[in-house]
Amino acid sequence: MMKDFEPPSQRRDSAASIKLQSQLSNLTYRVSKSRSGTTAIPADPHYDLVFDVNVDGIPPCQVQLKTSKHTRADELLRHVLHQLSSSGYQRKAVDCYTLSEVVYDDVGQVCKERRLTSDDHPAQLQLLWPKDQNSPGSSDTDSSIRETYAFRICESSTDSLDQAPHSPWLECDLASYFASDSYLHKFFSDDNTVADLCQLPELTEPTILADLKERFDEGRIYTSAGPSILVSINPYKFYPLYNPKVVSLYQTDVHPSLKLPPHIFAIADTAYNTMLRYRRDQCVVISGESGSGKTECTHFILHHLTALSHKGQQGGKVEQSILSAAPVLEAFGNAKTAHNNNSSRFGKYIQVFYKPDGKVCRANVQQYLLEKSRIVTQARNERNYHVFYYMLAGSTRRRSASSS
Ligand SMILES: Nc1ncnc2c1ncn2[C@@H]1O[C@H](COP(=O)(O)OP(=O)(O)OP(=O)(O)O)[C@@H](O)[C@H]1O
Repeated sequence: MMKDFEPPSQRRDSAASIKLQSQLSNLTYRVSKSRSGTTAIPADPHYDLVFDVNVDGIPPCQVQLKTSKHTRADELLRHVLHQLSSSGYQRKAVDCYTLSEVVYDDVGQVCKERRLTSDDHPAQLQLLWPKDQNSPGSSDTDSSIRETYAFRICESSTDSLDQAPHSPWLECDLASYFASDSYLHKFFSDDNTVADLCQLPELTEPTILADLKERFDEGRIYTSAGPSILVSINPYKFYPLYNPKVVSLYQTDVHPSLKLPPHIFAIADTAYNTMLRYRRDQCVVISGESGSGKTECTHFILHHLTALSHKGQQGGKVEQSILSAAPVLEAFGNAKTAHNNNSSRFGKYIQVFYKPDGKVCRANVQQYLLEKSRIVTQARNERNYHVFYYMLAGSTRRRSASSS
């Protein structure tokens, strides 16, 4: 495997060094190995990647290695595992591990996660990360969100929460299941607020707003209004509400009797299952003012629809393509405005098509009403479409790489 990883011309001189930095004990290990052929540095190793490793048997640590832009995720996973086993770790088969691109919030919780497929190129993905990870997406200081992007390697068995729904005790004590996470524990516990506005004893604007506020103050950003309407309030900070554990819970075909709090995943789940049951098209309309969270909601819905489609298995190419299309579309149609650093300046009509067995087969995106005037003029403190800045960033990087 590693022979493919490195051309013979480079193999002879290569010496790989990894740094396992224990995040818990703050100890740093260095392991060097030369000429073995198995710990080779890849060709064109211009890119430094750091992998957070969270596996049984060793403390959480980081493995750092130089790699090429064209090295695939599966090759890198093997390489990191090899480095770990060189330092005494008893590794399992490579299928027992997952390599993901994750986003940590300001308290170190994973707030977004995407499992990489073998066709992904981590070095290229890293180029898309915000440059200054302490103030992502922009140089603004008004954003309260602090995100850190990283690659993470976990054991599938411990990290994959696809196992979780089948635990028999899960259904009887959901809050205890999340005991280790104070936010999720609270989210899945009972409280005094009303989760469905239709159940309010008195239905007036003040009572609705009071209930929404009380729930929001407790981190419950979703409230339903009947079975098919969801009110979502943008928290402008990430809650760990979208991780695989939660994805796996909001699947009614797996847990038909589970009573779950309102969530954007529940909307996707209802649409999916109603489509399958009645064989009729379903539609989700997302509306709100600029910056209210429509784009994020769209991502969460698409993410959940594809998760439902592949039922806990590794997503296929179609699912990956659907999810990967968003950053490209946003590059050409989103821009920083006074209200939103990633404001969609066009309307989107997204259609996801399914086969009779419930698997996604294709998707179609129609755009309308693109704000074309932004290309030539922007209001004060606003920007042009992201793509222009990406191109400039890319050209700068190439020049500095060649000059070094
Ligand atoms: N559920 C959420 N949790 C945490 N942060 C969120 C959530 N939804 C939105 N945000 C934050 O709010 C910002 C604005 O959200 P988003 O871009 O989805 O708004 P929008 O309604 O699509 O705006 P526009 O109409 O301008 O395109 C996001 O970049 C994100 O930082």
